[in-house]
Amino acid sequence: MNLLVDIGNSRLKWATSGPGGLAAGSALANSTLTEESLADVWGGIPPPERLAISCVSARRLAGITRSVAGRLWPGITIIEAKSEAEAFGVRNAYLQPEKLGVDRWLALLAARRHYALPVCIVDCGTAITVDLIDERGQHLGGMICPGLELMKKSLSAGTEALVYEASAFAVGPANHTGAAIYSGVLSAAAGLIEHVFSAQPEHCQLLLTGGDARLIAGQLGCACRIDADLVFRGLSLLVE
Ligand SMILES: Nc1ncnc2c1ncn2[C@@H]1O[C@H](COP(=O)(O)OP(=O)(O)O)[C@@H](O)[C@H]1O
Ligand SMILES: CC(C)(COP(=O)(O)O)[C@@H](O)C(=O)NCCC(=O)O
Ligand SMILES: [K+]
Repeated sequence: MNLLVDIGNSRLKWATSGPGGLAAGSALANSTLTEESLADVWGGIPPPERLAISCVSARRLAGITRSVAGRLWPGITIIEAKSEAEAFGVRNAYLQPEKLGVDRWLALLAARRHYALPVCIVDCGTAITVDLIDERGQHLGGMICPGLELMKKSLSAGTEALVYEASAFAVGPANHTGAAIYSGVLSAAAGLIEHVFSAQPEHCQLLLTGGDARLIAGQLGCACRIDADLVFRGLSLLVE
C-alpha cells in the first residue's frame, strides 16, 4: 500500500492506493494542520511502503507531512512530485516547465493515462485552473483564475459594503447581497469553463476535479465528467 498526499492552498487531501484501488481519507484544512493532528489521523492506517507528495502550498506543510510519516513509519520512501518538461507521454507547454503547478502537472499525467485525449482539465480548488492537452499528449497551456471562495473574499476585501458570507446560496439573478455575490462568482466560474471549452475540438472531453467541482459542474451548459481523484491518480504513477 502507498500513501498519496495532495497539499493545495486550502486543504491537505490524502488517499491510500493498493491492489483494490484508491481510498481517499478525509481532507484536513491547512489552517489547523499540525504534526499532532496529522499523526492522529494517520496513526490508525497500516504502514505504507511509499509516500508520494504533491505540494503547491507552503513548504512548511510538506515538512509536517514528511516529518509525521518519518516518525510513524521509520525508513519509509518519500517521493515529492515535481513538474517536468516531459514524463509519462506528456510534454509540458510551460517555457519554464518546473513553474507549472505540480497539481496541474499530475492531473495532466493522469488524464494521459486514464482518459481518451484531447482533454480539458479544470481544477476547481482555491484557484480555478484550466489545462488543455491534445491527442498526442502535448500540453497546450492553461489558465488560472481565483476560485469561488477567493472571488468572494476579494469582493469583501476590496469594497466597503460587501461582506463575506460563507453560507449564501443562489443561482441566477438574486435579491440580496450575499446571494448576488454567490450567484455572480458561480456564473463567473461556469462562464470561464464554457468559454474555454467551446473553443476546443468537438471530441475534446471536459474533466473537472477539486473541492468545488460538483457545485460548478451543476451550472455548466455542457457535458463534463468529475474525477475527484485526478491528482491522486497522477501521484500513483510515481509510486507504481
Ligand atoms: N468540506 C469542505 N471543506 C473545505 N472546503 C470545501 C469543502 N467542500 C468543498 N470545499 C470547497 O473546496 C475548495 C477547496 O478545494 P480543494 O480542491 O481542496 O482546494 P486546494 O487544492 O486548493 O486546497 C474550497 O474553496 C471550498 O469552496
Ligand atoms: C495555480 C495554483 C495556485 C493552484 O493551486 P490550488 O488552487 O490547487 O491550491 C498552483 O497550481 C500553483 O501554485 N501553480 C504555480 C503557478 C502555475 O501553475 O503557473
Ligand atoms: K488542487
